[in-house]
Amino acid sequence: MAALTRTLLPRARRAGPGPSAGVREVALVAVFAVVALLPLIAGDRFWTRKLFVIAVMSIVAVGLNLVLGYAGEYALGQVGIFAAGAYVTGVLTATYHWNAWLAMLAGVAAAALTGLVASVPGLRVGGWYFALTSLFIATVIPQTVRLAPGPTGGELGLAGIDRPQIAGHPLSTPALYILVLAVLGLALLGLRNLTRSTWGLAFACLRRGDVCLRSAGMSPVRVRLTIYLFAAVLAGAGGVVYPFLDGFISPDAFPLSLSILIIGATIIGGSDAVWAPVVGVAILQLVPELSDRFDKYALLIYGLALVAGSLLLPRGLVAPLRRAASAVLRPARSAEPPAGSADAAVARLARGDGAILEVRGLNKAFGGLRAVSDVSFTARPGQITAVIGANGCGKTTTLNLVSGFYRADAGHVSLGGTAVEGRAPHRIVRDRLARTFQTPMLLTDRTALENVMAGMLAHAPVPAAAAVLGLPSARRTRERFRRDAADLLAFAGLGPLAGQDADTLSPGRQRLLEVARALAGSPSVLLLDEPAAGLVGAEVGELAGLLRAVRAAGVAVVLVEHNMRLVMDLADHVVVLDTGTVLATGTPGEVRADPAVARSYLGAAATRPATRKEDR
Ligand SMILES: Nc1ncnc2c1ncn2[C@@H]1O[C@H](COP(=O)(O)OP(=O)(O)OP(=O)(O)O)[C@@H](O)[C@H]1O
Repeated sequence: MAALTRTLLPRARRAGPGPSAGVREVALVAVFAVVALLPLIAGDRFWTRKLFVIAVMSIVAVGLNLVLGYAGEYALGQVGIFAAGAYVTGVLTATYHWNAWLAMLAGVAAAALTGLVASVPGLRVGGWYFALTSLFIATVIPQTVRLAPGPTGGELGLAGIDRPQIAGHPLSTPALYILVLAVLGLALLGLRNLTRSTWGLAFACLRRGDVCLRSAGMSPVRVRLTIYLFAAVLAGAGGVVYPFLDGFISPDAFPLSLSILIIGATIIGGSDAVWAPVVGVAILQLVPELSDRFDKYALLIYGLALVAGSLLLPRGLVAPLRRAASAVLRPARSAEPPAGSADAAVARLARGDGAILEVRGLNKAFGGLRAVSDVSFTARPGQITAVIGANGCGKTTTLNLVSGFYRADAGHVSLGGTAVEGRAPHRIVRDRLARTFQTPMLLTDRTALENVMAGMLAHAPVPAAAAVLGLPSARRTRERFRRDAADLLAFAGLGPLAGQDADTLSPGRQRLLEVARALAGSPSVLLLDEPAAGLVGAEVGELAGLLRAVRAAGVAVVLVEHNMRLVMDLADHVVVLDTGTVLATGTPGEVRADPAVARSYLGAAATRPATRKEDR
């Protein structure tokens, strides 16, 4: 029983197990179950059919919630995939007389395939371009059935879809309804496990953008294909049971208004919980009961609901409902982040392979502009190599070339003697080269602890299937991430802020957090792009302390920075760039004394004691 409870019961959204949160989830499941079973208990045929349809549409919508709500991907073709599952099952059962259970399996497989084909544009284009191409899938399946009837029955529809049997008896409508409820329950449980596993962090990174995901060491293609596949399987699972309700399907069952309903339900429910779209579907399915003439105005009403929902409730209906519930009831208890040990973090960093970063003859032009020209330098373990120069001299471009975000026109980059130029950025992260960005690449609505955990994704891949099933290996990985992240936060001086959302931290703390996130994969080489930008007073000192500790742990640090006091204070070696070329290299003292450097960049400021004004 305890094991079953552990599997079925939740944790607070971002925390470990909390009894109070667990009790709440059981209460929620109980409410859903009672409402869902009421028509069966009352023997009401109308409401059993109505809730059957709501449950089927909910299965489709919770899949869309994964791609749209959790990962921010506009894969809107769910209804097309749903139709593919329904038609394959219907045709195999009615036209080719397959066993209905086998036909259902084939229907899910066909839906998964349709989903993967439909997702191809999403691997190349994003945003609204993908929204339009994927919405096309929703219309193309029913339209194809109309134009090429063949075994599908065409415009007139396909009848005689016999229900699956158990012990020679076809499933009754109540039994079919219970089957759909079971599928919905399993879908919600699987998605809950998936989004609470380390995959949930990958989805949050994807939502933030490809650069964020890549710098966490994850392949955007892999993450996208995973979510598209899950969403398609769910759309298919809804589709394969749907034709058995009436034993009949026609293209009219999959109108554009159904796509709008599913998208609207997902937006109205919100992505605050995996079950949120069920609420959205229930609302949009029950509204028509208010009027006989609803069908005439369905598209208009769903469209208005969609616009109103996104304007008035940008996070959906469930988020404020949960807040209200927390205000009335006692807020759900969430587990405290584990106490971290800075020493443990240092020990892990010090176990690095001590690889040397060698950059040789890098070149990069943008059209006629030579941004980087023949740049070479070496960054050694346990040293800070500063790259300085005036605005626009090619510092960030150099970091982008080294970390794989830009492809060099010429030149070589090697890590510990292995050439890495030409590799994708997420692969270079796995080669233990991490970086930060001028604008921190944080998951703003996630805690500091979760942000650091996201930096570990590259080095402990959990199979998505293990995450969905909530296998102990997936849970153990997440727990290890939590402990290691807590250690790194303690190392960065952010331990007490572990449970705070990243966007509530001061800019200085956000910079420290970004360094901690970059260290999460225990890199040999750490590239920092203006980590002191926007920091004031003591914050610069805290950053300097952290960078000294990182150096002492044996990491090779490349520091792009305008704060000359910080650079001269910290750097072991300085590379000065001027209009894309290396102007000078040497120790801080040597470059400071170089007249060419003084003329081109440091100017008089570098030859006098630093003033407060330099601490920009
Ligand atoms: N993707 C791009 N497309 C076109 N031009 C670019 C691109 N990235 C950088 N550049 C140009 O390359 C030059 C070098 O830019 P880069 O950002 O590397 O300079 P920087 O030294 O990092 O400047 P800053 O100190 O202001 O960050 C600039 O002229 C910039 O406009």
